[in-house]
Amino acid sequence: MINVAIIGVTGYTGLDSIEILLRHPQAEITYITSSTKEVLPIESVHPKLAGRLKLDVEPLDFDELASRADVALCCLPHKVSMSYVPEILKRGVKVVDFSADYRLKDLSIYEKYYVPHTDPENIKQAVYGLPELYREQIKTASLVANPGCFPTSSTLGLVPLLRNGYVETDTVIVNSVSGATGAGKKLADGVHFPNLNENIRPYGIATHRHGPEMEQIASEAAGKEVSVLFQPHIGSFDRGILSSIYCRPAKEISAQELLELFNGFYADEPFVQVFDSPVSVKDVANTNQCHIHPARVKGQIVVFAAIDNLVKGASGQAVQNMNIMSGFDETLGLK
Ligand SMILES: NC(=O)C1=CN([C@@H]2O[C@H](COP(=O)(O)OP(=O)(O)OC[C@H]3O[C@@H](n4cnc5c(N)ncnc54)[C@H](OP(=O)(O)O)[C@@H]3O)[C@@H](O)[C@H]2O)C=CC1
Ligand SMILES: CC(=O)N[C@@H](CCC(=O)OP(=O)(O)O)C(=O)O
Repeated sequence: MINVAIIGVTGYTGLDSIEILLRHPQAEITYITSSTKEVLPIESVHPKLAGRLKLDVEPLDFDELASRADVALCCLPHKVSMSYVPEILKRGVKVVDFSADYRLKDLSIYEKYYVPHTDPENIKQAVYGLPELYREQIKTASLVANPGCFPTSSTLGLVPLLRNGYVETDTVIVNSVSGATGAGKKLADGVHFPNLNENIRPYGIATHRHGPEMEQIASEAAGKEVSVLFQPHIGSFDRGILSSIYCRPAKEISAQELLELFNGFYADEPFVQVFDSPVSVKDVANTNQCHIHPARVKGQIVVFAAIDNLVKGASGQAVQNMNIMSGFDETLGLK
């Protein structure tokens, strides 16, 4: 049995983390906090939890956290997390961090897309939390950097191809659509109901910070530099990401062989399913699954990957990582 703290519990990923942990047979939520300066009953923040979780949201006290928790799920925004994580690690508590603060190994890339980093030392020990690729390293990690939601879907769709040299690495195109919860609970311009309802629009054109994150993982998988052209869109639905990935083949592979490649690669993975038919966000909503459909189209390779941005893209993947770090069956709480 482990005790778990959730920091940033008043947001979307905080709520989904609670939902998952309430079903977890080996984990108990013992400490929940946000930027609050006063004690808040959890049902005043998330009415959905009334009668289901007997715990108040408390002002953060690092010593109190360390006295009550073995692992912290840190659901804080980018740029904020790096001032909390070192304080938690220092007190011997393991961390799964949801932000981008420990994902990028190249500090200059982090600082180009975010801000100057205040905790570069801990980047060195952080393990990128995509279990399908880094399971062995996650087992012994004290700090896991949970991947971005767009990079989770696109990387799972690309890696079987990159590992086996099937695609040209000079330009891989990732075209993704996300639901509105991807933007967090703060009201951003394009997420205002009349702007988004029955609408879809591209954003972050040529500037989105997930492009370099995808390039880091794709390049590690390929063993050489991979250039990713990433274009996100936001659409009129609550949760889910669909990524369509376009690649030029580097060697011949039939549609049947492509399917066999993906089926073989993910045969033992509990959270990746391969389909010979289109995948969709509704089929993965509220699950930790990634559904993938690889296809040959006009001589090119096109891979479609669907996840729930809040589950496999955030809280579910974090619990999967927490399970691996704790020596548990990694599916606990997630099936
Ligand atoms: N939403 C998604 O689909 C995904 C999100 N992520 C990442 O997960 C993290 C959380 O995202 P999400 O839940 O959507 O975000 P939300 O905006 O919904 O919630 C943010 C949380 O952080 C707390 N917080 C904000 N600023 C501070 C601060 N200065 N000090 C202490 N607490 C603070 C908020 O508390 P308060 O209510 O007190 O302000 C709230 O609990 C982010 O890093 C995000 O990038 C990753 C993958 C997918
Ligand atoms: C729809 C939407 O706005 N999505 C967010 C990405 C989700 C997220 O929280 O970013 P990380 O995965 O890096 O943590 C965005 O594009 O900024």
